Amino acid sequence: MNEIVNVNQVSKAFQDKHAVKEASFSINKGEIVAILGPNGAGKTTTISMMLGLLKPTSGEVRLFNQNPDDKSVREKLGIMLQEVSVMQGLKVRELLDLVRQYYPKPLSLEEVIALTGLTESDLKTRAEKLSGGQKRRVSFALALSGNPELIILDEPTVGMDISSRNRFWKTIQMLSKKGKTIIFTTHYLQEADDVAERIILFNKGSIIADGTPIEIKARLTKQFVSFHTTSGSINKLYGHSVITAIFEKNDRVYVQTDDTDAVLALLFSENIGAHNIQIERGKLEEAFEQLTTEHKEVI
Ligand SMILES: Nc1ncnc2c1ncn2[C@@H]1O[C@H](COP(=O)(O)OP(=O)(O)OP(=O)(O)O)[C@@H](O)[C@H]1O
Repeated sequence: MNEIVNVNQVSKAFQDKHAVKEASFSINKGEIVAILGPNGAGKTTTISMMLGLLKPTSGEVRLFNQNPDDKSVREKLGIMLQEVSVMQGLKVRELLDLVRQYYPKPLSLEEVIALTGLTESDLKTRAEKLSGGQKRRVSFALALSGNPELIILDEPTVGMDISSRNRFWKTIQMLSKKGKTIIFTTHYLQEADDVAERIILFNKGSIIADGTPIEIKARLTKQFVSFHTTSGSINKLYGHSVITAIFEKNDRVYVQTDDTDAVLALLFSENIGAHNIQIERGKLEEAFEQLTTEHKEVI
């Protein structure tokens, strides 16, 4: 079965406030999907409904074509939520052993350690005594303990230092290559841009964009092909409909376009003598700002 998540016309209202409005998407096996949006956009509410922690006011969520509460779904699910609560009094190793017992085919402790970078000294420490960043690592270890097919992470890297963060994302990419499906939220847009194959962007409870980071950036930010030229024959570029502007800056020629492939083809077919060619796209931040503040364009 390829479809792991199906969110169909899901809404959630708290009293008269709509936190999520008719959200629909499906996610296939092996995808890495970032759910993004400003504070209060509805990300955590959507994830809580996906996990069966909140009931939708209307619409339906299916995981592995089952109800999210189903025991067979729980066994395939690894979750890391924003608030890390660890059981008081247990050492990390005891906590991991306890959680691994709940699952039919858990990872070995060695595998969990290798994936998360927990140290021998972490394992001997009482979980409540760990720092915020270490707690998140334990929380990640707990999420992976049952060898889940679907991993859902709500702001997983908050409080992690740079090396923990890098290690975390390497593990995520490796798990995805093994066919695990990963869904995460983050406010660090660069992480989403670097790691996610797909971004679902929420604003005010609605999905306002759903696509690859490149697609989202390409539609909302300016793209340029820039190059050096010694031949001075850039006149040949004027009048092509694929080019929206041409200007020079710091000895480079900048060609603005919606289709960088077509401009590259033109550079060669028109024999411009371009070298040192670069393609420049806007940042995800730019697209995010445009979508969430102006909310003009819906992809
Ligand atoms: N239990 C609740 N009762 C009432 N309103 C709620 C409840 N949970 C969330 N909301 C409201 O629903 C909206 C969406 O909240 P949600 O936590 O899903 O946003 P978010 O995108 O996860 O935000 P953040 O980035 O700040 O975590 C917010 O306006 C929030 O105040």
